[in-house]
Order: sequence, then C-alpha cells, then structure tokens
Amino acid sequence: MSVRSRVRSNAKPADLGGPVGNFPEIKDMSKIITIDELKTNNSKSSIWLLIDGKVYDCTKFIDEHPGGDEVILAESGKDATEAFEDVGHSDEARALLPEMLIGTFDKNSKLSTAPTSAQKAIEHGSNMMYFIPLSLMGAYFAWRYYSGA
Ligand code: HEM
Repeated sequence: MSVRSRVRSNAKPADLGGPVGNFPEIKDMSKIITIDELKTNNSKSSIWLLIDGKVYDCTKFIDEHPGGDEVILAESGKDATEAFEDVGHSDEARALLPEMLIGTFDKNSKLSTAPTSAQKAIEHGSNMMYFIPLSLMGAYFAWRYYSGA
C-alpha cells in the first residue's frame, strides 16, 4: 500500500502499526539531527528534507510525489521549508509528513565541513593581498641591487 493511499484510507496512527505508521524501522522521532547529518542525506539513496524545523526522510516517497522527483531531489539535504510552502501544499500533502518524520533539526548546529568555494576564494584573495606587494618590493630591491643603484 502506498504512503498516500494509507493516509487516504483514514487509518489512525494506532491502526498503522505503531507511532510512525508502517515504518517500524523509524523508532526514535526525538532524534536531534545536525546540519552535517542533514547535508549528507542528499542523494537518491537517502533523501532528507528539513521543513519547518523537522527532518523528513522522503527516500521512499519520492517516486510517489505528485510534483515529481526532481523538485524533491533538488531540495534534499537542505532546508526545504520555503520550497514546500511556496507550492501551497494541501492538507492532504501535510498529512503525509508525520510518517516521514525522523527527527528535529538542531538549530545550533553549525557547518563544520570544509569551507565552501566562495570561502576558499576569499581566503585565496586575502593571501594574494600580502603576496603581491611583497613580491613587488622584492623585485624593486633586487633591481636596485643588480643595477648598482
Ligand atoms: C515530504 C515533503 C512533501 C510532500 C509530502 C509533498 C506532497 C505533495 C502532494 C500530496 C502533492 C499533490 C498536491 C497537494 O496535495 O498539495 C504535491 C504536489 C507538488 N509538490 Fe510536493 N510534497 C513535498 C515536498 C515538496 C517539495 C520540497 C517541493 C519543492 C518545490 C514540492 C513541489 C511540489 C510541486 C511542484 C507539486 C505540484 C503542484 C501542482 O502541480 O499543482 N513538494 N506534493
């Protein structure tokens, strides 16, 4: 039975085989998920979305998504709140969310991964800021020395 038809059948959570419906593998919904964990679940094999402070595992749902798989994949591993809200998803769509809930986002978690290319470019730029004047000074003194000035 698909995720959508289970919700449509008006089954209550208790009828669905536990607190998280027919997903017995999802047990700990109070799990705190950091930005690093969220970011690494960003491919077709594991798709996590952050919506309104909660993290959802949409890996199984992606093939059933009426809006297609690409839009969800594009948001995977990210904060998809704005994208989700912009579409104006129906109450039925929102009712699907609890089944995919896997945890709460850790708002205090910071990016601990390698610097982005923009950060690297800035760092590279500031290194050049010292390198260029020093090289020019070196060249000037070398010129003075060799020209006997
Ligand atoms: C777990 C998260 C999501 C669920 C459960 C979900 C569910 C649904 C459902 C049930 C529909 C059918 C229309 C409705 O009932 O509102 C739908 C449509 C759609 N969804 Fe999602 N969706 C999710 C995430 C997203 C995200 C992140 C995007 C990114 C932009 C997105 C974009 C769309 C689009 C473009 C449509 C088609 C709207 C239309 O053609 O009228 N969805 N979604």
